Amino acid sequence: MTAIETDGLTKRFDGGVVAVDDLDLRVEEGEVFGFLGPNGAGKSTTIDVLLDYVRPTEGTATVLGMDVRDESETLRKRVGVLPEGFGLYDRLTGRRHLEFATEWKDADDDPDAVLDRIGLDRDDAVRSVGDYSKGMAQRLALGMALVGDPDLLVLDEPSAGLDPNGIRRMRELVREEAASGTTVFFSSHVLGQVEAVCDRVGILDDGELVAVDTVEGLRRTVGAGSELRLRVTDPVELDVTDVAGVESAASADGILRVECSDSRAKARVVTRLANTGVEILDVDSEAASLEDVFAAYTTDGGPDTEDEQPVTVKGVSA
Ligand SMILES: Nc1ncnc2c1ncn2[C@@H]1O[C@H](COP(=O)(O)OP(=O)(O)OP(=O)(O)O)[C@@H](O)[C@H]1O
Repeated sequence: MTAIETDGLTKRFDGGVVAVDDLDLRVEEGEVFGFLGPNGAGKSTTIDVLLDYVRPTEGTATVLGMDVRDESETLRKRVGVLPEGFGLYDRLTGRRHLEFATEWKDADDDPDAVLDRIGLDRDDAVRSVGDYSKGMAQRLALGMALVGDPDLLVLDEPSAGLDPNGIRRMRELVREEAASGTTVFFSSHVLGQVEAVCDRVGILDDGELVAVDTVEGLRRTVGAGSELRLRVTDPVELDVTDVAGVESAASADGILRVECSDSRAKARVVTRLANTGVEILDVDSEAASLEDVFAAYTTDGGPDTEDEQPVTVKGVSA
C-alpha cells in the first residue's frame, strides 16, 4: 500500500500565493521519507493538507489509503504527529500529556514505557511542562506522537532543541518505528539527520517536487561524486580507471586519489588493489553531502543533468 499519495495537489492562498503546485507525491509503506525544501517551499502546507488542517484548492491526498478529507477522524488515530512549534499545556505534567494522547487515540500505552523510549526521566514526568527545557518538551512531544503505535509518523523538525544524545535516540526511534512497519515522513532542514535516517528524500521547491530518490541516487543525478584516497606502497604503477564508476585517478606524495561517480566504485577499487597484491596502508573517503545535492536542486534552476558537473565535495564519510 502507498502510505501517502497526492495527485495534482495544489494549494493557493488568498492573495495569490501558490504554496503547493500540482504535487504528485508517493511515499511507500514502511519507508522513512525525508521531505526537504528551502524556506517557503510549501512543506508545512503539504503536511497541513495531509493532516486535513488545510483544504487543498485542487487535487487529492490520500493517507494510508484513505482520502484525508473524508476519513480525517479515523486517520487522527492512526497517524502520530510531531508538529513544528507544537503547543503543550504549561500547567499539566508530562505524564498527563502522555495520558491525554493515549485517551485521544483510544490506545493503552503504558506512560512509563513511553517515557523510557524517549529518554525522559520519570521524576521529570511529574513536573509541569511549563518548567521543561526545550529539549525535554521536544522529547515529550515526540513521545505523544509515538503513542498508539501509529501506522504513519509525521515528524516536522524532530531534532529541534535536542542534545546529541537526544538526537541519537530520536534517530534510533525512527529506525525502530520503520522496522516495525511504520511509515515515517520526516521534514527537516538538518540535512545530516535526513541523510542518516531516510530511505528516500523528496525536494520541494516553489511548491513543486523537483527531485525524489535515495540520497545516493540524487548524488548520481547531479554528478556529485565522491573521492577515495588510498595510501599505498607504490601508487605510481597503479591504474584503476577501467574500474566501473571510476572517473579519474591520480597519484602524488604516496597517495592515490580516485574520483568516483558512484560510491560503490570505492569498494571495487579497494578489491582490485587487494587482488593485485597492493598493500593498502590507509583509506580515506569524502562524499558530496546532501547539502551539496540540495543546493544543486534548489538554486539556479536545478542541476544540469545534460552535462553533469561535479558539485563541491565536502563532508567526510569514511
Ligand atoms: N495561511 C497562509 N496564508 C497565505 N500564505 C501562506 C499561508 N501559509 C503559508 N503561506 C505561504 O505559502 C508558501 C509556503 O509556505 P510553507 O509554510 O508551506 O513553506 P515551508 O516549506 O514549510 O517553509 P519553512 O521551511 O520556512 O517552514 C509561503 O510563500 C508562505 O508565505
